[in-house]
Amino acid sequence: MTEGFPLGHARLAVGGLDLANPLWLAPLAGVTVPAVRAFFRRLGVALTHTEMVSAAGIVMSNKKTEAMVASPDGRDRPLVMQLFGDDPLLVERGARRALAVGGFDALGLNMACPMPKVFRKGSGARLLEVPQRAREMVLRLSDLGLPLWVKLRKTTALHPLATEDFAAALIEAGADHLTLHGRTAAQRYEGVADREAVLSLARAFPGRVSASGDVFSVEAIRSYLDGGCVGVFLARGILRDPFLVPRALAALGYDVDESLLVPAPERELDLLMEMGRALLDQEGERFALVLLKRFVSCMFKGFTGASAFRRAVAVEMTWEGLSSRLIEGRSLFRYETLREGCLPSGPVPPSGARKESV
Ligand SMILES: Cc1cc2nc3c(=O)[nH]c(=O)nc-3n(C[C@H](O)[C@H](O)[C@H](O)COP(=O)(O)O)c2cc1C
Repeated sequence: MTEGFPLGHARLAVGGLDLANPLWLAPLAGVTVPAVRAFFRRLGVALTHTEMVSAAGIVMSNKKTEAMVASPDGRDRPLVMQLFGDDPLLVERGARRALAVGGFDALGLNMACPMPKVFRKGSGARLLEVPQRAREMVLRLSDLGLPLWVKLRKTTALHPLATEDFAAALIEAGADHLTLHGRTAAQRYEGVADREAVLSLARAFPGRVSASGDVFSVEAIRSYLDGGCVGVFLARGILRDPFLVPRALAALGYDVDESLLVPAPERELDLLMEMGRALLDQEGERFALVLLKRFVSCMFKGFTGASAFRRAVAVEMTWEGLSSRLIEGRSLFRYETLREGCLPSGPVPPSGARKESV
């Protein structure tokens, strides 16, 4: 019987790391570059991940891959560097090389990716089919002196081991922490994530398991934590609604900067602008535009003028144009319409928490 996640709990000792809260930015290929990690740190996540990094790429001293394991911002810690690969020795060599060139606090190992270019080559969720090889990978990485975090998916009747037995083998081999995405590899990102499968694993290995899958609301976060998970990986939910982070932290009883809780497009645009400048600087104009448009396309829902604003941003092809739109946006929105699901009915309060049922 779980007692529920303690409200306002201070710090957490999880998987060999000291963490300020249980909300963590998931590894997201093509997204979790340093500027995006810094953005979500500002919003309150206690842990970030790199994108998944190819062990083969880093062994070959591929410059792009090496850049992925560096942490240019000393405030972006604790950071998990997630590796993927098919061969235990290669993954170990990749980890050793990453340790030599990077700055991070834990090694992550991907046993969850279902995408063909990873899966077909024997990496990611393919490792669920070969428990011995997965175990050997964990044995090798757990010897390198940093905590080891493994992310996996649910297994099926076609796999050699049930999810819980596979997890037990990884823990026995030295994994410090496991995150279960409650979907099978065949599901990719479709269908509903199996919350009960995640909670069942959390009950089997208390203090060792965090959750991933369909984290789109404070309610989903609460149910994973109340059910025994030690943390929650935030992924598509915070790409759609980054301010879910401070809302959830406030609901869990953590201190949150009040200005992040009030629906304030000016503040949100300022933070986007800050991230945009860093993206431009670190990743180049093309990447900065793609990512900022992706965020803007989902934000500001419920505010008068939001649709026209999003359309105007979508057609900008240069940083100059897009940044001008963001600056204009600061005086564009009015609070006439309430944000769906975020605020109580009635007049919009001048300040105070954005409410969401928990
Ligand atoms: C764009 C994108 C990139 C992702 N990249 C990775 C990755 O590099 N490594 C990984 O373990 N999972 C990756 N994932 C999976 C997420 O970390 C997460 O487990 C998944 O999205 C389920 O959570 P959600 O349903 O709340 O989005 C990715 C997901 C998305 C949408």
